[in-house]
Parts: sequence; C-alpha cells; structure tokens
Amino acid sequence: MHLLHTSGLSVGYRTKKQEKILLDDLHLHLEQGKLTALLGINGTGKSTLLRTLAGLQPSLSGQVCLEGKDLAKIPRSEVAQKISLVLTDKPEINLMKVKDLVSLGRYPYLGWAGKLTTFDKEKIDQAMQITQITTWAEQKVYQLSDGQQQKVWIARALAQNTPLLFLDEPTAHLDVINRLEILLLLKKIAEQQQKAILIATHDLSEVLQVAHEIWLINKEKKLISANALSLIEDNHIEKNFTNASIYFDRENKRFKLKTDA
Ligand SMILES: Nc1ncnc2c1ncn2[C@@H]1O[C@H](COP(=O)(O)OP(=O)(O)OP(=O)(O)O)[C@@H](O)[C@H]1O
Repeated sequence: MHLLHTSGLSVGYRTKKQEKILLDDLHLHLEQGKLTALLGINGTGKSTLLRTLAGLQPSLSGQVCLEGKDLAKIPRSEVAQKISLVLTDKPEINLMKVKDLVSLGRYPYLGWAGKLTTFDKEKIDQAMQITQITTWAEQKVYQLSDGQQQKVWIARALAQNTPLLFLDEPTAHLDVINRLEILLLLKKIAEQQQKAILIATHDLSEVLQVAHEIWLINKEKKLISANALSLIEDNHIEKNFTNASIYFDRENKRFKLKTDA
C-alpha cells in the first residue's frame, strides 16, 4: 500500500460563480524512501496541489487517500501525525530560539498539560542532529542565514516524526551550494528514515540529479510522473523548459545558452 495516493483528483479553486481547475485526473502516489520533486513553471498549481495533498484545501473532485483512507475524513489532529509541512509563508517566529522552533514539531503529540516528554525531547534532539543545527540551538532564528533557517524548518518537520513530509520551495533564495545541500539532506532523510518526501521546486537541474521521482507539469497542464532519466530520454525537459535561446545539455543535466559560434 502506498503511503499516499490520489484517484481522479482535480485541484484548483471554486467560487460561487465559477470553478478554476488547475490540474485534473491525477493518479499519483508517494512511496516510502523516496524524494519526489514537483516541477512546473510559475502559476501551474504546484502549491495548490501540495496544499490539497496535505488536506489544507479541498479537492474539486476525486480523492486523496492517506494510508488507504480518505484524507477528507481524517481529523486534522491525526493528519498532523502523518504529514508534516514546510510552506513558503512562514509564521513570524524570528524572535524564537532555534530549539524552541524545532520543539513546535512535537505539538501534535502534546498531552493536556502541554509538556514535552523524554520521548519528545529525544525526537527534537535527533531532528537537530540529522540537520546539523545543534550548535545553533540557543540562537534566535533571525540570527541565522536563509539556508540555515531552512534547515531549522526541516528539523521542525522532522521532529514531528511523520511518514510524509511536504515542502514548498525549500531551496528558494539559496545559492547553488546550499540548494544542493538541502536537496541531498532531504534525499538522505527519505532513504535513511524511509519517509516519503515531496517538494515543489524550480530547481530543475538540481532535482534531475538528486530526486528519485519527478512530477512534471508540462505546457499542456498535464502532470507526468517519471524518473529523471525517462523524462530526459522522452524529451520532456526540452519540450517544456527550453526556448530559442536556451537548450538542455543532456549529458550534464544543465541548461545552457545557445551561442552563435
Ligand atoms: N486562493 C486562491 N483563489 C483563486 N486562485 C488562486 C488562489 N491561490 C492561487 N490561485 C491561482 O492558482 C494558480 C496556481 O497557483 P499556485 O500558487 O498553486 O502555483 P505555483 O505553481 O505554486 O506557482 P509558483 O511557481 O509561482 O509558486 C495561479 O494562477 C494563482 O493565481
């Protein structure tokens, strides 16, 4: 059984007057131990799909199933023990200490007294060790760089100890070294902790090298699910991400400028 799967899922927005379908007839699944990257140009519906898969917004039609059960029927408190999220809109927590922010990941498990147990503390320490942020534990979040802050958010999600982890643009605003570092960290976590990790991203070159599986939203607004090699061999990268002045260098999995030479 897949940790999460969709059948005939349509995502988008419904107002009283109209329905705006962004992606439809989605039959997707997420597996343990795999890092999946969701790619597509701006406005194609990546964040909307991520939010729908996490149950933060309703589907237009079709179903999301979490461990075989209809996600829409699972109480939020239970979903929080299965799916952790790192979204682009982050709450204002800059004055918090790093360790306190990571501790928020244990919120779905706190009893009526709201106290962290020994087990909670172990999970927090483990999450900080895996992401290598232990030395910043007592620092305020605002004192860290963007790349360091992103690791703190990943640690918070890890402390939540869920089988599924969704991240919206986890590498936005990071330089290439930090982008690869975060992607490799997520891949390692997926493999070593047997989690299913889904990221929405614009880092095409990087995820072609790192992700196990890619969900690519093409120009016809269809989602293609495949590994990097098949996407490249079947010309999906050229067809959807190149233009008159840019070509895709298959061998190095990189985009390059066409020169007149
Ligand atoms: N609350 C909303 N109500 C109606 N339409 C919305 C709403 N939120 C987003 N949209 C529209 O849905 C489309 C997809 O938005 P979404 O943020 O999912 O795209 P995206 O692929 O994540 O984009 P980006 O790469 O720029 O982050 C956009 O056209 C956007 O304007």
